[in-house]
Amino acid sequence: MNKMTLGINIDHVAVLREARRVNDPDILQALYTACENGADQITIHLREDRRHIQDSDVKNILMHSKVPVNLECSINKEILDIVSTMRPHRATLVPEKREEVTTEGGLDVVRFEDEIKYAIEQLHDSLIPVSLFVDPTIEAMDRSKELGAEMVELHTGLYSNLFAMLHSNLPYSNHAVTELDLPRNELEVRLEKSLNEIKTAALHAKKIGLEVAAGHGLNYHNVSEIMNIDAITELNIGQSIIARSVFTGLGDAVKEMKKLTSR
Ligand SMILES: CC(=O)[C@@H](O)[C@H](O)COP(=O)(O)O
Ligand SMILES: NCC(=O)COP(=O)(O)O
Repeated sequence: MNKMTLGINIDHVAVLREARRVNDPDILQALYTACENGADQITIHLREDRRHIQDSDVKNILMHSKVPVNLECSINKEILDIVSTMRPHRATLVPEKREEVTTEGGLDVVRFEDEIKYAIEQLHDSLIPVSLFVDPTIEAMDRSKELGAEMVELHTGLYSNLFAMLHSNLPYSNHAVTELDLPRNELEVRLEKSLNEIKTAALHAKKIGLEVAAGHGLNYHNVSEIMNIDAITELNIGQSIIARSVFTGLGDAVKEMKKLTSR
């Protein structure tokens, strides 16, 4: 099996800090703890509305991180200018909607073809390799390659939601995914289909020369099926690790995920 790189997304630490508009919890403490306990990479998302990570966080994290930093950003011109100046180890282009709670769906590589192409060129001019956060479809893999990306990150949000609606108490909570309020046998069929789509897209992406990451909504329960896909060699995981850290501390939460994602 190929080696797996574990990217720890520490945005969610900044969510907590920004909720209170204070300087606590300290994002650099999160960086050091994640690195000391198994992070192979740090992932952060400089959102247009700066709801969690701020420009100064990006600078500080780049300056102090002992592992590569994967900076997620939209294709907005102002953001791309900032990212180009910051020179992260990699930029991952993601779709962004102001009103969304979290990233919904992958980049539309057909509709925004020109904008994405310019964004990739601008980042390449600053010597920044580019990954595209896309839905797991053959078309998205082919278009990403044609547009000049080095890598894709497969959006695992649908897989994660289906898994949670089947195997956790999510359907009984206030945050049940209403469009997935379906009979269990239907959820099972959809979960298998979703996993197969991820497998097929990953294999195809690898075949055409793209590196393949996956992420969004991955947790301690649903990650093992994704680990079985050899073509996927990087995972970016945040929310579930920071959530667990409330009870176990961040160090143990990272260690436990590292154990589940080592190969
Ligand atoms: C693209 C993506 O999946 C991430 O950016 C991640 O989920 C954390 O960011 P948000 O919490 O801002 O969506
Ligand atoms: N790109 C996905 C990511 O960075 C982490 O997503 P999540 O685990 O916070 O849902």
